[in-house]
Order: sequence, then C-alpha cells, then structure tokens
Amino acid sequence: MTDALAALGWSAFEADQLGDADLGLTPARISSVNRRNVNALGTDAPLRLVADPGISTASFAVGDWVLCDRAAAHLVRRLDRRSLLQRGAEHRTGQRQLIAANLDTLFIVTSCNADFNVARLERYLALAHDADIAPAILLTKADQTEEADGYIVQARALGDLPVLAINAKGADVTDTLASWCGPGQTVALVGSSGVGKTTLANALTGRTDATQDIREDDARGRHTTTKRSLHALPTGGWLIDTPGMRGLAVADVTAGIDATFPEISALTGACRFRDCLHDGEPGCAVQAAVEAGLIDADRVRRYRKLRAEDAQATESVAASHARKRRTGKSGKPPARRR
Ligand SMILES: Nc1nc2c(ncn2[C@@H]2O[C@H](COP(=O)(O)OP(=O)(O)OP(=O)(O)O)[C@@H](O)[C@H]2O)c(=O)[nH]1
Ligand SMILES: [Zn+2]
Repeated sequence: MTDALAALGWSAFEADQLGDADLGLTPARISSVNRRNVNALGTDAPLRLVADPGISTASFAVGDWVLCDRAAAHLVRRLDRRSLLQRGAEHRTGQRQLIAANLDTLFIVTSCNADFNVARLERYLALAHDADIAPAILLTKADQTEEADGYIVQARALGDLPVLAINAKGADVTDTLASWCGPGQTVALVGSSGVGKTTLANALTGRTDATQDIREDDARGRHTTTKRSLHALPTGGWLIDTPGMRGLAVADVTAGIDATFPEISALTGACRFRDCLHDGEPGCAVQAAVEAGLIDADRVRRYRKLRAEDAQATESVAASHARKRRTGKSGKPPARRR
C-alpha cells in the first residue's frame, strides 16, 4: 500500500480484495457520482470514469473504492465497502438511495437547546450502527448555554461513544475534532436544520462559502446533479457532504436498532414468544427487567416505537419488491414501443 493511497483512505480492507486479475488496474476513490459517469480521485490526479453499459451510476456511492483502467477511463469494478450509509427506502419504489461509502465516523450533530432530542439521537445512532460507521455526538452551541453538562450527561447515557460539547464557530473546533479527521479518515455530518452542520463543514474544510454545485456536461447542456461529494480536509482526512440525508426514516435497520439498544436486545431472546413486542405479553424478559429496575422504561418505549416504525417501513419495501416480482416491472411505466 502506498502512502498516497493511504492518504485517500485506502486500508488493508481494500488491499485484501486485490487479486492477480487486478494487476494493471488503478485504485481510485469516487468523489462524486454523475448520471453517466463518476468522478474519482487517483493518487496523482482526478479521473472521470465510465462503467460498463447496463451498470447504473446509482449503484456507486461517494467514497467508494473502484479499480479502473486508466487509459480507457473505464471503471472496471467496485471493491467491497467497509461501511455504507443509505437513505431509507422510498415508499414508491422500495429503492434505497446510497449516500456515502467507507465512512469511518458519523458526526451526529445536535445543539445544546430545544433541538436536543434523545429519540432523534437514537434514530441517528441506529442508522450509524446499521451502516457500520462509528458514531460521535457533537453538541453545538455550547457557548450559548450554561447547561451544556446536562446535555452531555444525557448523550453519554446513549452508549459508549464520544460526546463533545462544542462551539461550531469557535477557533478551536478543528483541533477538537482532529482525532477523527486525520490522514485517510473519512467523516460525514448529519443532524437537523440549523444545528451547525454547514458551519462545522466550513470549519473542517477551511472553505467559507456554501458547497459548490457539481455540474455535469452533456449534450443537453449543463445541469446540476447530486451535490454529494468528497472534500479534502487540511488535517488529512475527508468529509463527505450528505445533502441527500434529509429524511430520517428508519427502514430495514433492525440490526442498527438492536445495536443502539444493547441492554434491551440482549434480553429479547429470553422472552417466551419469539415475536414478543414487549408490550405486556406473558413471559416477557424485557418487561421483567423494567419491573426489576434493571433497564429504563423510557428506553424500552422508544425501542419499541423505533422497531415498529422500522418493521412497517421494511414491510412496505418487501411489498414493493414482491409487486415488482409479480409484474416484472421496475415500478416505472412500460417503455413505449417505437
Ligand atoms: N454561537 C453558536 N452559533 C452556532 C453554532 N453552530 C451553529 N451556529 C449558528 O447557527 C446557525 C445555523 O448553522 P448552520 O451551520 O447553517 O446549520 P446547518 O446544520 O448547516 O443547517 P441546515 O443548512 O439548515 O441543515 C448559523 O447562524 C450558525 O452561525 C455554535 O456552536 N455556536
Ligand atoms: Zn418481550
């Protein structure tokens, strides 16, 4: 592994996937995804790559590692991902939209004010755990309150993870976050509107303006495409902008929810009924633990709510897939014959 690749985030995980057949191919990391091609960073230059016809660029995510034939600007294959952040399935199509790949850290941003909401944090934690990304909670606007400590205590109760109260506008914020933003490390920011994501992104990247649109030239002229993109940080790391991460629907993230509530999921196997909803059924190990004062009743309530929402969304995804199998269609109207 060269240092130049490591600087892009290449690790043993990627190196282990290379075989003899890959000799002569060049690794590159996708920095943005266009409709017909992808932009990628090679160790010495940016590349624009085209995959085989029939492979939709929607199957690639910013942050993906790919192997390419440089001379032909051909994207030959994508390597397996260490982590993958996806947006909950859309009800209509059942498709999950890829947001970012190979993130090391998800900065979950909330503020030391009315935005702070434990249930919302647990939702983000479930998404992070499901995506195999290590979460860290950033509590912004600590400079505007005397009660930052109270928020820290509540956030720390959510698990064994970093919790930092910060001033996103402070001069020291880059230093405070440096240990997650060092050479080859990739981070993203999620959180509600107004909590300071743009402020933090600007501080980390050293830029001052809003994110530039990425434009793609084609025969019909220039048009704005996805703004998700990979930004180099002066500290050596990478930030992936995730403007597509608006909604916070959980769908098909059961494993992430279980990882977010380990004290509860550890007990569910001991319930009498395998499909126990922990809602007053006889022989429920979870309710027994609540009654014994071993686990928090509020956590159980939020766990049940999140699981129920996830199950419902997952069902509608499954229903959509089943419909597609029945009709043999992608959910789109059939193409007109010429
Ligand atoms: N005092 C103080 N102000 C902050 C802090 N973080 C953000 N702000 C201010 O809060 C406002 C919203 O910050 P943004 O960075 O635009 O928030 P955002 O999360 O990007 O919001 P969206 O773009 O709507 O998603 C701005 O006026 C910031 O200057 C902080 O830690 N301390
Ligand atoms: Zn139960």
